[in-house]
This record gives sequence, structure tokens and C-alpha cells, in this order.
Amino acid sequence: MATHAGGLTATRTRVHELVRGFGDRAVLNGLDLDIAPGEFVALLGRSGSGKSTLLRALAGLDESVTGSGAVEVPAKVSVVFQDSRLLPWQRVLDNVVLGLDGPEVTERGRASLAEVGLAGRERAWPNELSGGEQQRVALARSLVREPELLLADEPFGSLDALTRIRMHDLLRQLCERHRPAVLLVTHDVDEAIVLADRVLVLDNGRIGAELQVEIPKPRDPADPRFAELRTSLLSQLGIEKEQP
Ligand SMILES: Nc1ncnc2c1ncn2[C@@H]1O[C@H](COP(=O)(O)OP(=O)(O)OP(=O)(O)O)[C@@H](O)[C@H]1O
Repeated sequence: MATHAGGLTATRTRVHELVRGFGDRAVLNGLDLDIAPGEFVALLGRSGSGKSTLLRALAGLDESVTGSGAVEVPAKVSVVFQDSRLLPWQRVLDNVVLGLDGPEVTERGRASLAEVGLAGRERAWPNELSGGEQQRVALARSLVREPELLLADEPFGSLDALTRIRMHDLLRQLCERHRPAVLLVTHDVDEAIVLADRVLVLDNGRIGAELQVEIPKPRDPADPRFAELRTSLLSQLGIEKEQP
């Protein structure tokens, strides 16, 4: 079984020869990964390729899964999922600071909510917020914990296109300010190129392709370099772009 070392010395995120399977079927098969502090990595892959399985291994949420290999992550890891996973019976601010204590927790929670554009909504109930706002609260809940590694599993997957673009801007700005390492699982090739320093494609249980995104941020999808990367990634995913 993999070791999950939230060690005091680990600042990089490292996965070595990770194997994960269900029954006799291997999903991850000798996967290696290395993420530097502050680096933003996006992970693409076909449905069922094992993206969430990898993310759960990094989050330490896969204890019942069979496998081997080594996983090393920084001490402070936060996870954001596709649904906000807010507790409906707790007000927004209480959701953000849930499980934290200390004299300045309330102030830090308020500051995080202000950072995601939700100042003044501290006493709202989760069901009084839109889907996009709920995801903002989920981001605030992660940020207030000052993670060194932020794991995000399709955090914008259920949002409409316009809200998603706004969330990309927000996440980019938050990451520039707080500099966590990020592993973002996404189906959206453009989302990966807009946000990531490096894009990985998971294939056959390993990292099958890797592209560095050198375009300065904020990135414009109309940039010809963007189109080049998009074509290359779509082809890695086995999706050929139709000719106009
Ligand atoms: N608890 C489980 N029991 C059995 N098989 C599972 C379990 N969880 C995941 N799998 C299988 O492992 C494979 C990888 O699943 P995973 O959710 O990691 O893929 P994914 O790349 O995140 O997919 P998607 O993009 O569709 O969300 C899939 O074939 C899935 O059916």
C-alpha cells in the first residue's frame, strides 16, 4: 500500500510508481508525478481514465483501494469537488471555518469570503446561494486553510459557461496571491490551457503526455498559441478537430 506522508519536510508533491485498481482491473499502473510548490498542473484524460482515482490518492481518501507505490504531499492539502459539499444547516461563514479554531478564525473566514467576492453573505444559508456562489464558498473554505497543495476535481464542471469563465479568473487571481501548488482535474481543454503552467494527459494508467503552457497569464483563447495547444491536446485525447 502507498505511504501517505504528510511530512514536515515535504514541499513538493510526488507520486512514484503508483498502482491503483478495482478488483483485478488496474486503473493507475505505475504512474509518476512531480509537482513543484506553487505550480499549477491540469490533468486531462478520457472518462474513466483514473483522474479522480489519482486525486483521491493524493488526498489520502482511498484507503480501501488496492495498490502500491509512494505518495508524498505537503502538510497542508485542501480538496475542492464538483459539488460544493457545504453543510446546509450551517451558515456560509460557519461552513468556511468549520473545524478551525483560534481567536482570529472568524476574521480569516470573513477575509476569505471577501476574496471570493462574497463579503456581506456570511450569514446566508447555502441554499440561498447560486451554484457559482456555492463554489466560491468552497474555494474560500479551502483558502482559509492556506493549503500548500490544492486538489480540485472538476470544480467548475456543473457551472454554466459564463460563470465558469468568471471562476477561472477568480481562481487564477487567488492562485497568484496565495501560490499553492494545484492539481486541477478537468474535462475542459480550454480550462486547462487558461489556468495551468503544465497540462498532463492521463492515458493507460500513466501520464501519457505533458505540455508546458508558456503563454503569459491572463490568457486569451483567441491567441494562436492557444489554438495550437488545444489542437495538440485534443489529439492526445483522441479527439480530432473537424476542419471548417
Ligand atoms: N469504487 C469503485 N469500484 C470499482 N470501480 C471503480 C470505483 N471507483 C472508480 N472505479 C473505476 O475506476 C475507473 C477510473 O475512475 P475515475 O473516477 O478515477 O475516472 P475519471 O478519469 O475521473 O473519470 P470521469 O472523467 O468520468 O470522472 C473507472 O473505470 C471506474 O469505473
